[in-house]
Amino acid sequence: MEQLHDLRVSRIKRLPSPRALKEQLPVKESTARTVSSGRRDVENILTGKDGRFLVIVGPCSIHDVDAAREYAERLSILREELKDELCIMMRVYFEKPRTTVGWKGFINDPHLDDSYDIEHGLFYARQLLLSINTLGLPAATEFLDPITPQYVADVVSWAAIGARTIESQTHRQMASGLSMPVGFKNSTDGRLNVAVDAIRSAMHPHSFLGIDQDGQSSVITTKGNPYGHLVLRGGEQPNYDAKSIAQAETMLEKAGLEQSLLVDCSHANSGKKHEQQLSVWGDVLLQKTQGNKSIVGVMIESNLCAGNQPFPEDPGKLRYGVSITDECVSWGETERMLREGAAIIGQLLSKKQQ
Ligand SMILES: O=C[C@H](O)[C@H](O)COP(=O)(O)O
Ligand SMILES: C=C(OP(=O)(O)O)C(=O)O
Repeated sequence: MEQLHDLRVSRIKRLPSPRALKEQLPVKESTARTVSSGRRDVENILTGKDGRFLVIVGPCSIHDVDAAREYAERLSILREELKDELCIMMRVYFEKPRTTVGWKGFINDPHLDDSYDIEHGLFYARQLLLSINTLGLPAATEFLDPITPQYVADVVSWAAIGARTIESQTHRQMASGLSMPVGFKNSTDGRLNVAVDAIRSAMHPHSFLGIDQDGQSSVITTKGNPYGHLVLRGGEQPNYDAKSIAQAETMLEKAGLEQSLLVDCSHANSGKKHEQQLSVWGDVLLQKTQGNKSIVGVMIESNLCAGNQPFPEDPGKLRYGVSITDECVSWGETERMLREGAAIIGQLLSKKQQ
């Protein structure tokens, strides 16, 4: 009989199950404490019980585990120094949604050579997440492929659904079962209503197809995620200014949702220019000093060194600590930004106490 299936599939390679990976790379008790307290901190910030400011900061994408570890070590020291004012977590993005085609991130192609060694991508990603949490630094990531969370979500404290997948039922269902708070980006063209719809959808229980810890296809039934929130990343226009924030607040209020949101200083809010992230950050801090209540945190794309570099023909020729996706602010700039932010938030917190 004529072949009817897999006409356009060239290969299927089995992967170890999530359980097998977790047995190789288990979570220690101290790591579990970092993950759980990171999640609780975000929940309390979103509900106003914790007045500190959430800062999700780190590389646009992870491509070099050594550089990511060095960054995490520096950030964990800054997190401790500024912990009374800021709740700092590291942006640890392993999956990249592309506008058309391009490198899809470290899990998909960890060797950056189109070998798509996903087995090792998952292994190194989990290993890196464990070592970041071991420093007492919680991790934040985007979940793009609906199977990935089964391998790594237990060591993630905050997750994003990105601008390109915000309307996808698959991602909304997945978010409804995730154990951490989930930030929903507005769409790439700037629509907020789709993110609000996503938050509402993910609040509900869903039943859908997925895999269990043994890799067996299963019906997954979720309880719903009460900690979905909006992340403003800009669209055709930036949307971090006071007028856009007020519009977002009205939309959240009308939908009966908590008026707590994050501002992404990067992406379309910065026109993907790293220097512009500083202006967004400055504007957000100004809005806070002027009494804004709804902005409870930010996302910043930052790396050891500023800017970005083209995706390499020869990975051996990469510049250390420089992004291979979007532009990032340098470590020095990051320190200045966060110290400035902590000083301002500190003043606001002490005024509140008086
Ligand atoms: O965050 C990174 C990029 O903005 C995102 O992955 C889209 O990238 P692209 O438009 O270069 O594909
Ligand atoms: C792709 C990203 O963001 P967005 O979905 O807002 O484009 C990202 O944060 O890496």
